[in-house]
Amino acid sequence: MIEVRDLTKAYGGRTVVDGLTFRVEPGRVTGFLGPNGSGKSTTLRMVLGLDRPTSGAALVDGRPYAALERPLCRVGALLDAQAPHPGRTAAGHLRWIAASHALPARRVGEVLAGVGLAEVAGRRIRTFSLGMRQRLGIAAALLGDPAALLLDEPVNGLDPEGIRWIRELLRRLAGEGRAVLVSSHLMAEMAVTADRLVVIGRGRLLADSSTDAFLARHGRRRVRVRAVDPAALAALLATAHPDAVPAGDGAFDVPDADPGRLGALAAEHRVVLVELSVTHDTLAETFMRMTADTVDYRAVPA
Ligand SMILES: Nc1ncnc2c1ncn2[C@@H]1O[C@H](COP(=O)(O)OP(=O)(O)OP(=O)(O)O)[C@@H](O)[C@H]1O
Repeated sequence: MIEVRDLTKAYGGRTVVDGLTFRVEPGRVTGFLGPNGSGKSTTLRMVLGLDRPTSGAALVDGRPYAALERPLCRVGALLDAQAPHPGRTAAGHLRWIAASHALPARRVGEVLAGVGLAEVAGRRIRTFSLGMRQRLGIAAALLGDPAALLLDEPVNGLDPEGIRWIRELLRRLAGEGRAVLVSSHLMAEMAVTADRLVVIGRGRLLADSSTDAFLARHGRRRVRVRAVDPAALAALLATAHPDAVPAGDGAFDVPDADPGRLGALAAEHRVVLVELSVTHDTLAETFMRMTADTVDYRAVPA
């Protein structure tokens, strides 16, 4: 299991990870979300012993990474798919990692087959597309058959088939009882892949809960209404629900309304409805609203 406790990192007096505490539980896919520059990669690097915490702890199975024997057999990671030497072959790259941990050479063939790269095992990495490099990085993470996996943006550069493959792979790895932490900016993908979410903004924890609880707690519910006579509906909502928002084509979205009451109100005023439906914020909408105050890099219209 992976655990960070009051984890803090400052670079030159600027705190980029600020008192983070969370766990990555076995048997679950935990999505690690935050705007650009919020400290996700720095956190992952500290878990992997690549950066030293200013204070607090990042632990794998209760110990710092540097204190683990054969760490690749405890935690596998994909941080940067571009890291492998481009002049090496896929199999050569993995053989080198396997040798560092006295892993049997047959593991190389097994993991390459598992990520769909068996046919290109002998090809140089410089000829690989980004998607193939991502698959190779995942193969390297799986080499030591670890109980925990940390994947930083693993779907970056993958086509829809590759994205679906990652989703199923992560679900399968969690189903085998592994602890899986995955960062991604693809919210629609996270919504269907992650059981739990850890959300950070400017290095601080904003949420740590199941995906369903996160959406129920932070997502908004809206009732969409549309009438035969849009002007009559607009007049009714102007007095009864001034927070209603036009949703195009004569429809309105009424935040946090009760559909039954809204239908009754329309009937009372003889406004004939042709639509009355409940919609919920998507994970992307909920995430953007929640992190709006913590976004460091925002484009301004030209
Ligand atoms: N070695 C370093 N020296 C100084 N500042 C750094 C260093 N590494 C990261 N930072 C800063 O720390 C902050 C957090 O960066 P980090 O890469 O962890 O964010 P992130 O959440 O992974 O972002 P993204 O989603 O863009 O990948 C950024 O402001 C970054 O500039």
